Amino acid sequence: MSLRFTKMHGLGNDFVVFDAIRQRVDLDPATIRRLADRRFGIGCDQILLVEPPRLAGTDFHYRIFNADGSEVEQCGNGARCFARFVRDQGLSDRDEIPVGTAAGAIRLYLAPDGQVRVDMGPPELTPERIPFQADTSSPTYDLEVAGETLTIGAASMGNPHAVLLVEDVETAPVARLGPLIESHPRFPRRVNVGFMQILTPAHIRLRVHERGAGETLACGTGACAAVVSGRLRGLLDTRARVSLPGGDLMIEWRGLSQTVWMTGPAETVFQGEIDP
Ligand SMILES: N[C@@H](CCC[C@H](N)C(=O)O)C(=O)O
Repeated sequence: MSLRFTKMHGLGNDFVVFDAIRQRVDLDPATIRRLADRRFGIGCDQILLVEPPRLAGTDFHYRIFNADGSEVEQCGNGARCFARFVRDQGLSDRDEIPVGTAAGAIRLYLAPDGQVRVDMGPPELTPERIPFQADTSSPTYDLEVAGETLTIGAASMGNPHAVLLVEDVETAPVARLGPLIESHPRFPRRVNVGFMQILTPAHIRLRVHERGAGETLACGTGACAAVVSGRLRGLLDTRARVSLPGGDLMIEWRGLSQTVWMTGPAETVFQGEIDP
């Protein structure tokens, strides 16, 4: 049985998107890993499924699977691609799209210049809800990793993130520490790991080792978590430009219990058909 798909990306964080409204899509973890494989499959960081709504007040549901086959709660770059996909495929003509995810409902806004602005909701900072093992919520935590004590920020944007401050993202130990922190026992559902360099209070550089995908060219929820962490440490303004290897996102967060806004591009690369 062949399935139609669209290859998309948000700043080089790439996706295979399936319309699961007009075709039946049933993918098991092994199939997801094969489709995501860059040599034996189509190749992507995440697979996105666009489904009929499940939550009241939403127009669609969208599901996210990492390249390792795991289903996850949230994906910021994927959310922007989702909005572009439903518009381009004629599934929605609305400029404001409420959508359900495993992490709850979010709202997407398609701007006339092609950028997508997303209300990602407030960050979750309570340790057990991130989830992260710690007694109380704090802007930073000590984390023992391979004999070193690292200082991390921890937050959930629907999905869990750890954020480290580094002098220079170019030389940051992303490949060495990323996988060790991803599977650290204090993060029971594993974690995405951001390495943040502060250039000015309104501009950071960021590299992200993603849970279940490895280092990607950009991570939307990682950019939101980095700005939240930088602001909780008193280092960033309300609005900051986040320069990732694949390009820039604008992130805005006014403070505790306020929503995090993310603005950035979403691109279609090609469409195809595959027998999974
Ligand atoms: N690339 C995404 C995040 C995708 C999910 C993440 N790897 C996880 O496991 O939580 C983004 O742009 O936010």
